Amino acid sequence: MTSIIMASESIEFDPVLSKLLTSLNEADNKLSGEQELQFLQTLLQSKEINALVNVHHKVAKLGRDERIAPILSASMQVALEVLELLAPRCHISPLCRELFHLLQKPHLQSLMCAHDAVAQKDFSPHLPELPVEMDEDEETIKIVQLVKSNEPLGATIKTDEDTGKIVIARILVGGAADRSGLIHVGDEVIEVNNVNVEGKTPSEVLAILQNSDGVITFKLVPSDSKYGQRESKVRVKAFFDYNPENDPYIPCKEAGLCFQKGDILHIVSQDDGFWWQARKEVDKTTRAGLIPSRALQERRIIHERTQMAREMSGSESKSSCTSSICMTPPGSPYPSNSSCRGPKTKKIMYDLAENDDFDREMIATYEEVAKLYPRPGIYRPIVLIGAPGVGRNELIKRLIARDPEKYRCPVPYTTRPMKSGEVPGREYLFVSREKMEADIQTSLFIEHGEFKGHLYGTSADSVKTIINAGAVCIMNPHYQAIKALRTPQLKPYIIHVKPPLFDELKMTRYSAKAISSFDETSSRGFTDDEFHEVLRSGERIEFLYGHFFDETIINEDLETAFEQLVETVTRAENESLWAPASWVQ
Ligand SMILES: Nc1ncnc2c1ncn2[C@@H]1O[C@H](COP(=O)(O)OP(=O)(O)OP(=O)(O)O)[C@@H](O)[C@H]1O
Repeated sequence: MTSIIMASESIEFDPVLSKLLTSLNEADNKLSGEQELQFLQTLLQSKEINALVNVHHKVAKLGRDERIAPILSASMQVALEVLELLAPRCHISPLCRELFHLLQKPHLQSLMCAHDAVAQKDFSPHLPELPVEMDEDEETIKIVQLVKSNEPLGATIKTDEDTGKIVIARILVGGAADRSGLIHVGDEVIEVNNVNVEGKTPSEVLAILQNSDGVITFKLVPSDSKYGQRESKVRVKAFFDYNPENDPYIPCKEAGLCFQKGDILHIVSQDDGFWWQARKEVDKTTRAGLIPSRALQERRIIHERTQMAREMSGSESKSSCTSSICMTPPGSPYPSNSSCRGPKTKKIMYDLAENDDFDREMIATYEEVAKLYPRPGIYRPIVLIGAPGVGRNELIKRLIARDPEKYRCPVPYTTRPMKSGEVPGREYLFVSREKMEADIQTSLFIEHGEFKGHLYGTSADSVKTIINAGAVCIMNPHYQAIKALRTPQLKPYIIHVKPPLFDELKMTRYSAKAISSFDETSSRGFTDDEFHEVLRSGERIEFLYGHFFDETIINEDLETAFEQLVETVTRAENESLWAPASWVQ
């Protein structure tokens, strides 16, 4: 039957496949599983399998020919390095730009990956090891010798719950034990330096290790699980600070990795559901350390919040708190319309409440990130976030004055009547409430809000127009707009403009005769209360949204802050930078 099918389709079948099919037919009567047999026959007769086998043979044959040895087997890695180098140099010549574009093409990248797989001979099937027949009583024992140095071993031990024996709990990637390649998770420890550890606790075993000098000899029973540790490629941005010294639950404080909010971490292993292993991206050479997994950190945050809510529930019923937020109209590099008159006055631009902060609902732990390469001529929008009065408008005004063609702000829409002296399309685009409400419904606005009965908002189109014109779109929305703006379509680069400490804030603003942006009716300086208000909002913004910032600029000395802004904006235009992984696909 097999030969008939093969002849009718006139395919030249691989001889080994044909042989397999014939032996299957011969074995037909002796085999029981009818379905499995049919499945195997269909599979072996398929054109696809035959074609794959032929390709495999050809590649394997060519691989044996020494005349066509690959020049390199990591072309994709080289391409990525070239992309990194080219990114800031695209403006040098059209050739640089073209190469930069070409190397990002998915087809070319797939071709290079295929090339590398062939060059590394990564095409042979990997079959599981055949189990070696072994006498049940005969256990393989391995003796491992490591030289003790100042570097920690990079492994932790525990008592196995079922057997009560001491086993290797985890191996830290890149540590001494990992590099030796001789100790694995699950290995049972029988002896350390000829001392039998049976019945001992992990702390007692650790004491033996700590008291030994020079060569340490382990007698181990290898674990059954044969899985080797493979470094994952996942990178995350940390949304919280972590110090293992202050963590009472970490299995081993010395094995922990200390990091700060905003650090990029390379997660090398997620094998343990509670404790991941990670390295700081900037610190490639060191061994990995333990950090709480996403699941563990989420649980901790939920637990903390529940505790806090419980503690507060008593006091909240006694006092009610009304708070307010000061907000500039969208895209307001223009003179502020804020009506803040002092801490006791209600000073809302968009009528928002502090409890609109979405982060109360969000559990911020880690965000997966990837490198986002700049696209010449298409710039990421720059979003300045900061406390009202901190000086965002001043910085934006200076940036636009430096190059008005390149840096542009979208003109906001409003339903309020035009004031005398205003020009439609300059300060605002004036529209009717009905039209604006309809446009909000159809998601034409990327950001909007209401103030004193009038709507204000920034349309997606106005931002797109600036981007498509090859200019850099600069925005300074209210901080609560971060979530709406942080989308894969916009890919904003978010800069936090932070106030300095009170004394510096007061001194710099006084000496520059700064005009308070809290009072639109007079041109007076800031009061102490207003400075405190700037600091309070700044702290709040940092606490709630700090993990979203790509950069922070402290606006103390104006010249210095402006220089920093120019540097940062230039970097965002030219360099490959970490961004949410979902923006990169
Ligand atoms: N570093 C600085 N040193 C001295 N004065 C400054 C500095 N930064 C800003 N100013 C001044 O402070 C005042 C308020 O700044 P600006 O209007 O830019 O604040 P803003 O954050 O945009 O406020 P708002 O959002 O409320 O409009 C302006 O007079 C500005 O020139």
